[in-house]
Amino acid sequence: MQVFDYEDIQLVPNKCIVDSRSECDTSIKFGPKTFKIPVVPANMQTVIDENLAELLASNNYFYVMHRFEPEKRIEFIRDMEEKNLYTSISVGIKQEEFDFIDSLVAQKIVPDYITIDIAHGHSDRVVNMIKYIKEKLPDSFLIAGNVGTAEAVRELEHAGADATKVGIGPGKACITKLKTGFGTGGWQLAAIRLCAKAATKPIIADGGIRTDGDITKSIRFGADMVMIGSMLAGHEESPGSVYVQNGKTYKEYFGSASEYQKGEYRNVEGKRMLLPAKGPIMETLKEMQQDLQSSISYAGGKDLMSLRKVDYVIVKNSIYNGDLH
Ligand SMILES: NC(=O)C1=CN([C@@H]2O[C@H](COP(=O)(O)OP(=O)(O)OC[C@H]3O[C@@H](n4cnc5c(N)ncnc54)[C@H](OP(=O)(O)O)[C@@H]3O)[C@@H](O)[C@H]2O)C=CC1
Ligand SMILES: Nc1nc2c(ncn2[C@@H]2O[C@H](COP(=O)(O)O)[C@@H](O)[C@H]2O)c(=O)[nH]1
Repeated sequence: MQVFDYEDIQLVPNKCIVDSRSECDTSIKFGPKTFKIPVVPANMQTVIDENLAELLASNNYFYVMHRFEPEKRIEFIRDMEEKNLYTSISVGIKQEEFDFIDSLVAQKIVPDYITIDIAHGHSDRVVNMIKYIKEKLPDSFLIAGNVGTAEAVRELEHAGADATKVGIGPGKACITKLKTGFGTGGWQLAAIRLCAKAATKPIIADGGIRTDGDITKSIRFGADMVMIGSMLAGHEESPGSVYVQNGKTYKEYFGSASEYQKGEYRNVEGKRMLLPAKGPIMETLKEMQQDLQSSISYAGGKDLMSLRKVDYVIVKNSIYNGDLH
């Protein structure tokens, strides 16, 4: 198997066929809806909250609400529905989550999107939850993860998942590789390729995105959607405490398996960090869209799927020849 990561790859340009980058279409149909760009903020407590979810949904961006305040989920869905906005929530796999699915059914609530959010998604417990949700809420678009192998993608799809989420340990706040020796950290892009080749349904590339060009590379290697944590955290609208150190403002970003999230030091696989405070998230998303439009023009196409056809070369450590800062 060829092993590489984002910084090892460069895409080879094709002849441009547009007069302006504004002609390039970055939209993506994912599940029942079409979104402006193939990017979704990570379903982490320092990345997304109810207000940001509303902002994203009302501006045609995909979002996945996190699952760390489980008691607020039904109220959240009702609020979004009242505003005629689509609904997208996360669940776990413990017994109380099966009860939560039952309570949705009892109240006739059908979320548009449900994401099963588990560190090691290739397990019978996840398969059972997929089957349960598909039986009880067949009209919800069901995303399951996280996984890092072709076998896992096939098994979750076979159980009924409508999309799978790929990435074990490449995240910025992640320490899974260090704590366990496992994961796709260091070869996430190759793992996306491996999983996409096995997939018959959409996949989400999750974790390890450090530049806008990495979004393009994820699409090239088979992702339909790209989940981003650290690059979309730390904005004005981002949840997370603000800190001022030596006159500079920072916002916290912590892993969902960190002791800050868990409230205890048990099976910790995530850390906390302070990110320099950024401006409005809409500016960052707009820049991502413009960079994707440029990418499409370099690909010699007019839409996102033209990225899939471009050649690539493996250039070890190329980031040092083109770093942004
Ligand atoms: N994408 C990634 O690389 C990673 C993401 N995360 C994020 O951290 C959050 C917490 O995840 P998670 O711990 O799965 O959620 P939960 O705390 O809900 O745990 C899931 C359930 O699976 C059991 N389990 C058994 N083996 C494992 C295993 N190897 N990894 C995880 N659970 C296992 C757990 O039991 P018990 O706790 O008793 O073992 C628990 O009952 C999620 O948001 C997840 O996405 C965490 C690590 C990696
Ligand atoms: N191993 C861990 N992975 C985690 C944890 N919390 C979140 N995550 C994953 O990271 C991505 C975001 O990655 P980034 O590189 O864009 O910052 C997120 O979507 C999760 O899949 C954790 O505690 N441990």
